[in-house]
Amino acid sequence: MAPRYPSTSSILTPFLYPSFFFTSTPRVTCAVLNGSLSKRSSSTSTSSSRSTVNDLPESRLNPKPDDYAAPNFADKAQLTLYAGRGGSGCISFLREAFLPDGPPNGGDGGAGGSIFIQAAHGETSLHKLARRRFVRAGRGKTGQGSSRSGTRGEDVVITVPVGTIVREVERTDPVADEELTFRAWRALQKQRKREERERLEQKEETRRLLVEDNGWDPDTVVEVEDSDGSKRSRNVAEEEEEDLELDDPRRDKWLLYPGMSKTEMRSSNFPPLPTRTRYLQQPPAPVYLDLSKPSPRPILLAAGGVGGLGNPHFTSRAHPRPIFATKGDEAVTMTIQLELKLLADVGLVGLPNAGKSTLLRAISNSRTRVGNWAFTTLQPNIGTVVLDKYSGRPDLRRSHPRSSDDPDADAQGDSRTRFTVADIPGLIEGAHLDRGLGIAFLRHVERARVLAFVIDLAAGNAVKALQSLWHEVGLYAQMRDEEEQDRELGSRVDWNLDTESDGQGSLDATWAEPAVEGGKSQSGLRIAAKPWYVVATKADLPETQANFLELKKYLSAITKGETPHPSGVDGAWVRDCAAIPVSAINGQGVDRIIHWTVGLLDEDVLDQ
Ligand SMILES: Nc1nc2c(ncn2[C@@H]2O[C@H](COP(=O)(O)OP(=O)(O)OP(=O)(O)O)[C@@H](O)[C@H]2O)c(=O)[nH]1
Ligand SMILES: [Mg+2]
Repeated sequence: MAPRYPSTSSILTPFLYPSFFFTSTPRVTCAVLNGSLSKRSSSTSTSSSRSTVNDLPESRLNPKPDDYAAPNFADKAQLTLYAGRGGSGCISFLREAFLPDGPPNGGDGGAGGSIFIQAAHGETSLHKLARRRFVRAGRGKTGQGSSRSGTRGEDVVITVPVGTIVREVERTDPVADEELTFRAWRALQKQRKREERERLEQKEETRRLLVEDNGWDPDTVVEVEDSDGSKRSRNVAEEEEEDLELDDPRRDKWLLYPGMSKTEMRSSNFPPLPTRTRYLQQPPAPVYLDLSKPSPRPILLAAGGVGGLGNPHFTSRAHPRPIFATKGDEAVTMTIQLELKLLADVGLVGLPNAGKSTLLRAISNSRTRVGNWAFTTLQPNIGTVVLDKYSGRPDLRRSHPRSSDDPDADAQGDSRTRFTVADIPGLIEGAHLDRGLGIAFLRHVERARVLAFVIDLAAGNAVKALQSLWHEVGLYAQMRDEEEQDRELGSRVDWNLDTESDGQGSLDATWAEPAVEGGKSQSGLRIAAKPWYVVATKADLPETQANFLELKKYLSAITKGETPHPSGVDGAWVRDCAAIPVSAINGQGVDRIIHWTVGLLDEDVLDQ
């Protein structure tokens, strides 16, 4: 009988369970970017005594496949926020010895808790929020007798990493909906009253004419034929008595004394409902926040409901002993999407297996995973390059102090002591169309101040690899620009809900003229305008020199303006396109990367 399940080796992928695979050394062949890069299979098979995936001795830069630290990371999360509803007011009367029917003393309900968001340094990932999915603020407590108000619901502050974008997806605001229903009802009431008045005037006129002309009073019983053909008597004047009263939609905002029947409730005569305003103004929809700096104070997302009023508020001559209070307001429910764009100084962009993670290990203390297969890195890693031992670099900060928001800025505005590097999963052709792991992580490149293209010199033509990478990054940038434009267009819609003036709701959406962008060549500048350089890695491998020289020639032609920028975007950064040969696995040449990066970052500071 055929086995019910496929064998283990076909189920388990090497990057999940490397220890299963590296004893027999299977090699993954992955054609990427026009086939320019195929997995370099090591011809010498790894012996069982060897723990690394190549012939080189094990070291920090050539670690065992399972020697890595995998911090939890999520760069996307969707949350549903439930602000707290307000507590209801209380119906109560003072009762004391010899005072059985004291004055009303019901307390007000407490306001519901609100939900805020704040970007703070120290947070690096959204994984905790991604797991949480729901955020609920506390409900306001109900008021109590002896004029004791209910306590406020607890507020919630969502803390997110700096670089998070917040987008509102959906919102339910019962108070706003109620207000709309009430306005519509009032408009309908007004319209009916106007029609009724006109009808009565017309009728009066007809009656006057009839009495004058024929002496016939229409206030007599007449035979009328119903729609089913049956005849019945009907007083003409009876039409006037038709009940025009429609049920006030806000009637159920009232809370009645326990024990009151529904009929009593229907017949009760309530005073006009007082207008309540939220203590915190609910931000208009749709919320869009780009928290690229730490927020000095929490930003409101969903406001809690207002608490109800206790019965003393309704004491009047008509209601000396009010047996009603108001319910607390329902609160906003909102679904938001969080997207984290890491704010690293340098973004490493490269094909899978190019050596990005090894480079990050070589220049920082990172323990990111390294392996000789594509997509070893499945999540972005941030490494910090400490420049403590760095000397002889011009101190640009003193003359150009950076903003106090900059986390890197030292207290006294001293020179830079560190910078951060983001290692993202490898890009393949069509990454911008969500092939491979690309698009999910290309957004981290978007915010890096400098881009370092990591190119494996031993994996075919380096110029072609660089062009393909720029092509993907360029297409992604273009796509993001289009998205941005669409979003901007959407936010310009002005829903003119003016029902107050004429009693008619007009739902006219007006769009402002779309901003005319500077054509295709301008789009994509958000990435192409960044300073960049190429890290030509694996230079220790044989026959890589020719490839490097060709790459160098190509880059100097770009700098001189003889060849267009590989992204094809006009105005792209071409000031000094450099290629730095390194052997990350041996830690050779990596110092130059640090020097070059710091130079570009400082130049960037001067430019700003
Ligand atoms: N000979 C040599 N091998 C290197 C060098 N840098 C990296 N490697 C090897 O190349 C392979 C891939 O390295 P990684 O750092 O995991 O590559 P990556 O670009 O992070 O790969 P993904 O995360 O899959 O995109 C590993 O086997 C490394 O040991 C180098 O400078 N010289
Ligand atoms: Mg990697």
